[in-house]
Amino acid sequence: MIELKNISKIWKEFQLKNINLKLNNEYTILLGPSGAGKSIILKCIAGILKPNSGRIYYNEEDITDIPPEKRNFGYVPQNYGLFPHMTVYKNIEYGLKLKKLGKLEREKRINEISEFLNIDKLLSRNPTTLSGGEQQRVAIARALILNPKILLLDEPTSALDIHNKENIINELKKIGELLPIIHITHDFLEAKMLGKNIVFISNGEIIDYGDKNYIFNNPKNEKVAKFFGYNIIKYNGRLYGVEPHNIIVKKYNSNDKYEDELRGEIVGMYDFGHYKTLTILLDDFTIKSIYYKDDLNIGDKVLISFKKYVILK
Ligand SMILES: Nc1ncnc2c1ncn2[C@@H]1O[C@H](COP(=O)(O)OP(=O)(O)OP(=O)(O)O)[C@@H](O)[C@H]1O
Repeated sequence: MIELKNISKIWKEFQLKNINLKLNNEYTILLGPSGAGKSIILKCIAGILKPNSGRIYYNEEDITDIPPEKRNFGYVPQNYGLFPHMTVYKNIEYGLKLKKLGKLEREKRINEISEFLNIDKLLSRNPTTLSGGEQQRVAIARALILNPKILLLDEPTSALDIHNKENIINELKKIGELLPIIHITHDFLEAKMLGKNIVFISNGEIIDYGDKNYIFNNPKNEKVAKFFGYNIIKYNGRLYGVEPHNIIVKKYNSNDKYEDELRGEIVGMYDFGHYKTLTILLDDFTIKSIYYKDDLNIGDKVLISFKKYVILK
């Protein structure tokens, strides 16, 4: 549905060059480190930024020169962009008034959306008195009330604590069933939970794009693997990527043979109740693993093998 053809946006210090991307209607995550160019791409899609060159299409229609308000895409910026001097009700109502909807219709739609997003008790409050999670939901309501064709979200969970983050993630899952969403994050766990498709962006370039199961199981290079939480392990002249849950750890006994296994020492341990994360020193680098038993301590020597891995080099 959205297609970017040869999009470039260039400032002196930063260049987004020749971006080509075809996004379908499924939940899409723009993922990548800070400063990669994710927000610029989203703003170009929203129409807030104009690319220096290239064209943008929606369902094959060229929308490059169509102003944001005529695209009918819901855009929620990183800082939510709520009007601080208006109540929540008036914030949500604003776009409907511009569309000249009658008072009764406005009221009906605001009531519906605020129930759906669980903000019906907040309608008379001022945005400055709301928590981050509440402000986020109001910002989403303000975008959704206009029945957008797509919802564009710039780091919707970045300012939230874990509890609020989980709530918003569940709500976004619900909304994602109703309309296409393009969502920016640099949190790969959030990407894993929500995305169907992942676009991985770094230094103004698209490094990888595809179904999340493929993208997360086949990191393109060492940098991407690190970003996805893989351990990077040098062994026998090769470079392996191994996810923490795919590292098998067992206690080393001096009469153990360990031809195919690596030997290491536990230098850190964090107990999460039903599992632990271990930091293990191997030669001159450390790796992380997940461990479910209670028989290991810091300082123990261990043998390491891999349940599943990718070869990076
Ligand atoms: N108006 C501007 N003028 C000059 N440089 C800009 C402008 N807007 C963005 N940039 C630069 O473009 C680069 C990419 O910015 P962008 O906001 O797209 O990154 P991002 O991937 O969304 O990062 P984050 O996750 O930190 O929000 C940054 O180096 C930023 O400083």
